[in-house]
Amino acid sequence: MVKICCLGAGYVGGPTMAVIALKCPSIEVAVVDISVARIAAWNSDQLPIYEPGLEEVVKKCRGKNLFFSTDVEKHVFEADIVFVSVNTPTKTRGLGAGKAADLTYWESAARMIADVSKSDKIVVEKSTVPVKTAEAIEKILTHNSKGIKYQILSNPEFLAEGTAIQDLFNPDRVLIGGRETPEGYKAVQTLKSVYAQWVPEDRILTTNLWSAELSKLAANAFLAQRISSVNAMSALCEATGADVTEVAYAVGKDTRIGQKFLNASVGFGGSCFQKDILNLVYICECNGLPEVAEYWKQVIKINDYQKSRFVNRLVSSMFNTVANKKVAILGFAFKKDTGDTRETPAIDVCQGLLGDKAQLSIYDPQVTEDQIQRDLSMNKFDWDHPLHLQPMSPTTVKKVSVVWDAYDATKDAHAVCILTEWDEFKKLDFQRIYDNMQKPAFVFDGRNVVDANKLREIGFIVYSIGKPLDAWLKDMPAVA
Ligand SMILES: NC(=O)C1=CN([C@@H]2O[C@H](COP(=O)(O)OP(=O)(O)OC[C@H]3O[C@@H](n4cnc5c(N)ncnc54)[C@H](O)[C@@H]3O)[C@@H](O)[C@H]2O)C=CC1
Ligand SMILES: O=C(O)[C@H]1O[C@H](OP(=O)(O)OP(=O)(O)OC[C@H]2O[C@@H](n3ccc(=O)[nH]c3=O)[C@H](O)[C@@H]2O)[C@H](O)[C@@H](O)[C@@H]1O
Repeated sequence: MVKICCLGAGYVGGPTMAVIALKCPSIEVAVVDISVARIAAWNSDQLPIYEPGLEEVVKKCRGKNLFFSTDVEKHVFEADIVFVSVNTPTKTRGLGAGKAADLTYWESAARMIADVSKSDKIVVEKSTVPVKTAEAIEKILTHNSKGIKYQILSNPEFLAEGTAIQDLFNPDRVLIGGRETPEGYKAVQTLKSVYAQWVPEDRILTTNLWSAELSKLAANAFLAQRISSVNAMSALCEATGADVTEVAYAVGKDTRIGQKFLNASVGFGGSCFQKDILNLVYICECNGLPEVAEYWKQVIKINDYQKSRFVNRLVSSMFNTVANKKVAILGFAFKKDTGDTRETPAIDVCQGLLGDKAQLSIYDPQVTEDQIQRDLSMNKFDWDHPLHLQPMSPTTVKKVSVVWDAYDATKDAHAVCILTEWDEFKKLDFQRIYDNMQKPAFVFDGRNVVDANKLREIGFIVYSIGKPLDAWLKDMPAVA
């Protein structure tokens, strides 16, 4: 029986390995992690991450050919294929701080693999890493090899949170990069045969190592660039009376451009877009390509602009101050159908409003109070380290309450901010909300999920990203 071990039981390692176990009953899959709490959760009824369809898959395989364990060394020792899906956060100190990927977790994983291995292994990069990381890993492994042969493959993951299971069941493509040597080709074929058990062969792409590593950074950069493009247009729409939804639809009807990923928003979030673009920028700078670096930097700058533009719009339309006003925040996760808050635009918006002394009441169906308090008190980039290595006792942010109901959050509020596009927000009884709010009552829709005209009929003053402005908002400056 082929044995797979995956280092890192996170948003990628957990779902990816669960699907491999489900689709390949003849393979034994062990997912291991240094976080005892995370592994305990994977072995319980309360999985550590919320992802539609995940629980069903885990329940079908757990204890049969899918195991979650903290016995990292035992499972690496036994494995034929070792996936590495550990954190690759942005460096916060030293050379490349604020841009370069921090490969501490990766390097320690590689050294541990070299220490415990007694048989040949295929080591698969599942984490998103800088181009040429495979070469560094190869060096660590071969310098400590004790005669054991390793083949390094790059197999970046393209799943999106909230749709991870569906993306894994039916991926647009699986990408495998390897060394262009007979041993390299053989390793690529071995991994290909795993995916081929459910993915059509024409969707399994094989390339050299550096193309695979760079394609992952490039794909995320292109996706984020689309959002920054439409968000940049949203500012111009507000200034001119155009409607960004209509513009995006008309633009996307061109089959060369396509309709997907053109929703204007308060800004993109998530653990990867910003981190991976910063990493790409750093690689460009290191390779003497400052113009290319500058080009990609703009994607992040527009994203930051969009978030501060939103806060400014809110504050300026509420008589230029939100001091001691209650603002209800509906949605804190970085997108719907996940409880993940890493790099969520809600953090920047909340911090902006707190900076203006607002009183926040936050509701998200999947995010706990503890998580929100941590997020609002953590330093930039600290969130992307393993849970048990993050600051343990965050100072509770005063002026923030976290509630378990949208109606509770909005009661007596001056304004409602929608920051995540949860489906349930579309079905709220806005008449009831309006009746219980201070007047004038404002709605700032950062995801364009509510029917603005209906809300206006109720009496709300409504701001929707990139849509023609209410007379109330027209004269208010919204510059960043
Ligand atoms: N979250 C996402 O949707 C996607 C993430 N990625 C990439 O995948 C990688 C992992 O991301 P996530 O799963 O989101 O992170 P995560 O933080 O959810 O999971 C990483 C896990 O690795 C564990 N870990 C760290 N060092 C370890 C070691 N030496 N041995 C064993 N376990 C160790 C941590 O405790 C943590 O549980 C990152 O490089 C990320 O850029 C790629 C595609 C999608
Ligand atoms: O490398 C990764 O981590 C992953 O990053 C993204 O996946 P994810 O961040 O989970 O979610 P997305 O659906 O891409 O959304 C990212 C952010 O962009 C925002 N977004 C998305 C689409 C859109 O049209 N407008 C928009 O503002 C979302 O609300 C969210 O905040 C990519 O879509 C995945 O392919 C990739 O594997």
